[in-house]
Amino acid sequence: MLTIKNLNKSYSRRQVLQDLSLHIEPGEIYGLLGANGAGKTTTINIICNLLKADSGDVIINQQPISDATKKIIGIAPQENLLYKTLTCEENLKFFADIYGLDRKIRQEQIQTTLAAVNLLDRAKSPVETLSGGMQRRLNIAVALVHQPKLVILDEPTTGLDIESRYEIWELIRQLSNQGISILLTTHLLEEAERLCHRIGILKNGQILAEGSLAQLRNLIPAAEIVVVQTSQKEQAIARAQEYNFTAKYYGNELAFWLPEPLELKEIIARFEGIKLEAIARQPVRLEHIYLEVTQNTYSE
Ligand SMILES: Nc1ncnc2c1ncn2[C@@H]1O[C@H](COP(=O)(O)OP(=O)(O)OP(=O)(O)O)[C@@H](O)[C@H]1O
Repeated sequence: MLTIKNLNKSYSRRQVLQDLSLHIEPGEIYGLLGANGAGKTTTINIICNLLKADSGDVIINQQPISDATKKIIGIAPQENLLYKTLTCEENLKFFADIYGLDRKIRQEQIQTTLAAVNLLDRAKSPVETLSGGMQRRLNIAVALVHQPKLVILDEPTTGLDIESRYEIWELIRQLSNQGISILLTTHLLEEAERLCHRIGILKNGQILAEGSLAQLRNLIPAAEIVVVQTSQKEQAIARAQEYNFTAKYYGNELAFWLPEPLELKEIIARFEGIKLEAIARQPVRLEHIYLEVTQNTYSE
């Protein structure tokens, strides 16, 4: 559905995208992760033909990007793109007209879209009377009203409570099941973990790692991670080395990568003689992989 090949972009002399390539299949949810300034918005703007790349190709539905391809893309930007005094229906009508939706199908499509985002009963409500979660869903509806094949969701759940997040995650899964491709940016690694079929980790305009969660997990030689609280950190690290555990600091937390899974009692036995205040086992999470790929955490 979307193929990006060797995209380069500079502002003045600063290169913000460097040979960026990625591919998204129909129905695939692709998570583009990266710190502030990594180049996500620049990439999105180029896909939407709002910004020109210096070099490289963007192919959408087998066509190079152009004004025509804009119609098969829907974008829900970080900031809601809504008119607060207009109703849900009026907002969608406004955007349906911008996309040139045929008047004969417009009303039906607006109703279908409102139903998809679970806002049919609020069709006549002004946006300013909706909760934050509802406004966010309407913002996504704006991206869907013209039945795009590729939907770009820029941090769709930032600032929302957990229940609103669940609703949006379910909506995203439904879109994927309908064959719509999703390009999702998020700083919530749990969101990417739960939703994305594949993830690309972007830093300084380059994809440093890409794959499914299972594939990304292979980048870390750890079967599981054990976080310990101890006042005897140096001794714990020295002991861990004897067992081939890799020591890592996540913020102030001392953790060890275990090359093989161990029973809790076996782990405790390895640290015998060292006072452990707490010990917690964790699976390898996207946050561990992300940190490893984007920065060098402390390693013993
Ligand atoms: N119009 C511009 N002129 C100059 N530099 C720009 C311009 N737009 C973006 N940049 C720079 O390009 C880099 C990439 O920015 P971009 O907005 O694509 O990052 P991002 O990954 O979307 O960040 P965020 O998570 O904060 O949205 C940043 O260093 C930014 O300062």
